[in-house]
Amino acid sequence: MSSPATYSALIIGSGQAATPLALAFASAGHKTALIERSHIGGCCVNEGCTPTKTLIASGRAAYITQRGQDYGIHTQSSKDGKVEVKGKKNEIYVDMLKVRQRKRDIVDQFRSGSERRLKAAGVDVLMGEGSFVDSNTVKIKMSDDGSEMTVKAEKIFINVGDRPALPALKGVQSIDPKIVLDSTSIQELDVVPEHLIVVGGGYVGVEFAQLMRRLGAKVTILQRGKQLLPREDPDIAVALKDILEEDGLVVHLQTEALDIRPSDSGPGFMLRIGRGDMGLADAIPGSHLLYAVGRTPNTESLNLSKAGIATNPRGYIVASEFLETSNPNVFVMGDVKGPPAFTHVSYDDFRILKHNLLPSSASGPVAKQSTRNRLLPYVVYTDPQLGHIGLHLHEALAAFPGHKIKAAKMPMSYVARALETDETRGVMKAVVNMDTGKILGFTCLGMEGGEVMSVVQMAMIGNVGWEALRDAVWAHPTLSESLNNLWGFLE
Ligand SMILES: Cc1cc2nc3c(=O)[nH]c(=O)nc-3n(C[C@H](O)[C@H](O)[C@H](O)COP(=O)(O)OP(=O)(O)OC[C@H]3O[C@@H](n4cnc5c(N)ncnc54)[C@H](O)[C@@H]3O)c2cc1C
Ligand SMILES: NC(=O)c1ccc[n+]([C@@H]2O[C@H](COP(=O)([O-])OP(=O)(O)OC[C@H]3O[C@@H](n4cnc5c(N)ncnc54)[C@H](O)[C@@H]3O)[C@@H](O)[C@H]2O)c1
Repeated sequence: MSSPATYSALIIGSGQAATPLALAFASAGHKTALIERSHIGGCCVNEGCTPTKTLIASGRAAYITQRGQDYGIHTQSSKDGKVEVKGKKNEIYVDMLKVRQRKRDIVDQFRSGSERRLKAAGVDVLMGEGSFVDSNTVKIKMSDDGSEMTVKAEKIFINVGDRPALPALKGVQSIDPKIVLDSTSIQELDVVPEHLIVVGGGYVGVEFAQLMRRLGAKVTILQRGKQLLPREDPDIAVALKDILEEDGLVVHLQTEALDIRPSDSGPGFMLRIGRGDMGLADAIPGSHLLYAVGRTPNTESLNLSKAGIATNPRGYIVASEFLETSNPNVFVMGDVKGPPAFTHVSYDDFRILKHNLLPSSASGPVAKQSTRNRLLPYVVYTDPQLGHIGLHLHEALAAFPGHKIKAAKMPMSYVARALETDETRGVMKAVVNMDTGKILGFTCLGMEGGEVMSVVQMAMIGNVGWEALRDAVWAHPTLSESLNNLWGFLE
């Protein structure tokens, strides 16, 4: 039997750090391989960010078309002999096959781009499921024919991500599996659900709930906690809930799905829900159920114990601030080391490892970089978006006891650009340490909230205080010019 191939760098899982890291090792002259069991590009490209934001663009097109009359624009069918009435909706027809095909095409484009780059760089792409045999040996069950091969490596990087968590729901076995969905399968629907019930009011829940509502579904969100998006300050979560309710979604807080049974009258189901706050149980009919209750790490098939790699009680790999595992030859990147689970976190993990393990010869001795004190933004792609950077008010108050912490909150209806565009829903909120002048955090639930947040993020990166933003000359009428006036609301 021939001895296993030996690599300098072996990456398991084609997550968001994997492709750039493989390219970096290969272009530095290291023999490099990447193992992937499903598809190149991982969750973000195939079933996460890329497809969802593509679908959400269709949802936005539906929304704006419906709102056309607010801007004096009619569809031919709504125009016939009628006067323009603000708030009256244009009729729309949604072609789900086209919506889905547009999503599939963009995913294919992104995925094939990654595949091409890996091939061109000479990375060995091994399509199959990897699992550890010992501390530096990995067995691969090949996806095409189920055969096995074994490879060895000096350094191994784990970037296997996570997958939708599926909570136990009594009675679910009696329901047609085609109408019990997760964040992946919902994207392959070829019809708009009649009544989608979303279990979970986090990122996945709110994004899909609003999307499906815009495409024409009746939508109900069941959220176990006291608010949507539990990490947000309560006032921001309430503002988002108000927006979703204005769009016609039904939101039940402190509510859990108890059990499910097939409908007595045709397709669909009856879901019994329990309301924590009132101790009440109720049953609601639905056509489709979406689980959006968090993620489960893809660690159980990796045989991590064979390589001496420790996990925490939830199955996530324990990582040091330098992304080391308990095996000195093995490093970890992305969601599989635990939240926060974002593409930009995974990509930054790549940056740190490249810096620490592949220093450029010109830079001399390198100070190791770490994950400590990373300034991490995120954007929830509801419409309007919710962009956030730094600390929330409740976190700032806890982090700086004895300091004068203030918050400035301004409705988007005070922003000229938002008024001109008739997109005034939402609010922006900054958290400031008045003792130092530093901006500690910023949230924009508003039109292009992610882009406005990024402007403040830039200020925070550069250590630019709130007064400098107040006194800057911003172009009129940009959304960012609101950073002149926001600070007048500090209290
Ligand atoms: C619906 C949805 C929307 C999202 N939207 C956003 C967004 O807008 N912005 C954002 O920043 N983040 C978003 N995320 C989160 C983002 O997708 C992840 O944080 C990101 O993909 C980082 O993942 P990763 O690098 O850890 O690996 P992943 O992208 O999860 O990739 C891991 C890969 O490893 C493979 N794998 C697993 N086990 C093995 C094994 N044993 N052998 C070989 N291969 C294996 C998997 O098949 C997969 O391809 C979204 C997530 C979801 C579910
Ligand atoms: N725009 C983005 O950046 C984006 C979009 C989608 C997903 N993501 C990433 O993917 C991760 C996973 O998203 P997610 O929404 O699945 O998880 P999440 O952890 O963000 O939210 C899950 C929500 O479900 C609730 N919940 C849990 N069990 C429940 C139950 N039995 N009944 C009712 N509610 C229940 C929780 O209280 C929580 O609010 C996110 O945390 C995020 O990191 C990011």
